[in-house]
Amino acid sequence: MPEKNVAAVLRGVRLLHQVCDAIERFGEDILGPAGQWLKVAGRHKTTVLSKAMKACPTGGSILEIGTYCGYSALRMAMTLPGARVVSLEVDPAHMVIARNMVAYAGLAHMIDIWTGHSKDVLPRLPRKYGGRHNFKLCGVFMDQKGSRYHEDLSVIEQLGLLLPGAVVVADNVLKPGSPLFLWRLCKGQSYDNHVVRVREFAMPSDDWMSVSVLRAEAAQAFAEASVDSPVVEKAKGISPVGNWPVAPEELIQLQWESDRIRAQATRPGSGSVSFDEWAKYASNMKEKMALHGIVETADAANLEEGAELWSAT
Ligand SMILES: C[S@@+](CC[C@H](N)C(=O)[O-])C[C@H]1O[C@@H](n2cnc3c(N)ncnc32)[C@H](O)[C@@H]1O
Repeated sequence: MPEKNVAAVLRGVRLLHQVCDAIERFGEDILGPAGQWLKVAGRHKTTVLSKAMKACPTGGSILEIGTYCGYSALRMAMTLPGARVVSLEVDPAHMVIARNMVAYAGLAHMIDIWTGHSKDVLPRLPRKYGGRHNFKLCGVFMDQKGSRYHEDLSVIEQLGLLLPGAVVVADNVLKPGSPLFLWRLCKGQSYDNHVVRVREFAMPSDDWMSVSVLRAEAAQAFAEASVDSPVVEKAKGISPVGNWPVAPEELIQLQWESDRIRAQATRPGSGSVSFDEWAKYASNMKEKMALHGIVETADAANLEEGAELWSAT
């Protein structure tokens, strides 16, 4: 490669890192001290996300639900440079910011950002890539509203998009939380699951990220039962492609509480949930989920020392 091209590539890589660093510093140095939270999967969460994405099987795309400003889409594209990142964002203002951020960072050729609600866009997505037989996913990052995770995952499963060994990562499953999604994963038979304790980005509170690896026999069952028009899971605990015990009433109540605090935190004016309240909320969620056998299985703090995600206990 001619020297001037090498220099251009290096400038591009530096710019990409600078964009991600600038977003993290804005969250930590500007918003954090003002008691506000930048809801990106930064620092320790990036470590978990990158480790998980490196375990994805080869040959598929990565699907993200919840683009926001494009930060995690950039991080995933940096981790798996050969994979296309397809990201969905319901808020058109966020979508415009993310597309500009991605273009500025020089990765518009690797990251597609679609706008719309996941329940509307997901079933139509395969058609944009040549049909569901041509659109296979090696990884999924769920970072929309936690109480939607189980329904969106069910749609992805019914479309038969997941490759065997596909890695499904979900953020914020402790705070605000996603109790029914965790119940579905932990009590079903389709995935090997890891619940990773992780420091929230730019906030003195714990959170959990879940990392689930699709078992080969489940991938085959999903592919054989796949349909073009998925149905919404009718009853909790019954899906067209799998089953698990009906969720206990207390977890349904917790899911309701997670929606309530999320709505409170995202109300215009913000700052309505203090960092202290978030920390208390997280520890209460942890206690209640433990009563139903949902507990952390790994600690992201150990990942910093080079441990494998699966053994970071
Ligand atoms: C936590 S932020 C995502 C942060 C981003 N993944 C990152 O780490 O840089 C959540 C985003 O999901 C979007 N969102 C929420 N529900 C959604 C849905 N059902 N479909 C698509 N986007 C959704 C919100 O508008 C918001 O921008």
